[in-house]
Amino acid sequence: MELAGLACAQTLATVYHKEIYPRVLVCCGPGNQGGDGLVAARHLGMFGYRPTVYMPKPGSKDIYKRLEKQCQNMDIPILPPSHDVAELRKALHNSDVILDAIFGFSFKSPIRQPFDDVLSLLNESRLPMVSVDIPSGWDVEKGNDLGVGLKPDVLISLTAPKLGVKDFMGRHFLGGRFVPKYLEDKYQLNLPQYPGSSQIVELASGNSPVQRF
Ligand SMILES: NC(=O)C1=CN([C@@H]2O[C@H](COP(=O)(O)OP(=O)(O)OC[C@H]3O[C@@H](n4cnc5c(N)ncnc54)[C@H](O)[C@@H]3O)[C@@H](O)[C@H]2O)[C@@H](O)CC1
Repeated sequence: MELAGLACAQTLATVYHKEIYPRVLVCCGPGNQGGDGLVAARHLGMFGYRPTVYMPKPGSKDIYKRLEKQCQNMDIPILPPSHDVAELRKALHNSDVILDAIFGFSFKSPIRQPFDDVLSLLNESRLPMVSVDIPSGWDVEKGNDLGVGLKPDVLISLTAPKLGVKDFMGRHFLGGRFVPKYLEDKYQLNLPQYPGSSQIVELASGNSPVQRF
């Protein structure tokens, strides 16, 4: 979770510079991906951004509470959990870019409240958006087949791109530089080389789906 969150923060910082996009709305879901978001918020704060965490339905596991506490220790604002999206509306007016860490590969449609309203508002905001692993509301294998999912500009896949994002046309990065060689070989992941000591590698620069690496 720590390295995944760092990769997410690094991706956002690579594309959206803090001088122009200082206010990041980090939207976190109730699962592990929400945990990645909380970690990313902390690293974005370290990088000099002004993150705000929006977590409409916090996860129940103890680890999320600890990650939340680490954000509070850095004075990162966390909006109160609520099914009412009024807070989100206000927050969007005061944000420059969105980090979507709501749902990852465990999302199964149909989408439940309040997340249906949340995804609609995020799309309507037309703010630049970076999604983690798979855009929220997309099926891990079938993609945005129902059309309810987010439409991000940038995607940071974790470990390896999922089948559902094969036609994603925006800028596409890979993160999760923690897979041992024996696992890469066992599952024939055929991962690309990460440059230097970076946590991320760019797979596609936009307007074309990811090439097989
Ligand atoms: N190798 C791994 O397993 C790693 C996974 N990571 C992250 O973890 C993600 C997967 O985490 P999880 O399996 O915890 O699941 P997710 O974070 O994808 O989401 C699961 C949560 O979403 C809720 N949910 C699912 N469908 C819903 C719907 N239709 N309406 C409303 N709520 C819904 C579930 O009740 C559950 O609380 C990955 O996509 C990735 O971002 C990273 O932390 C790094 C390592």
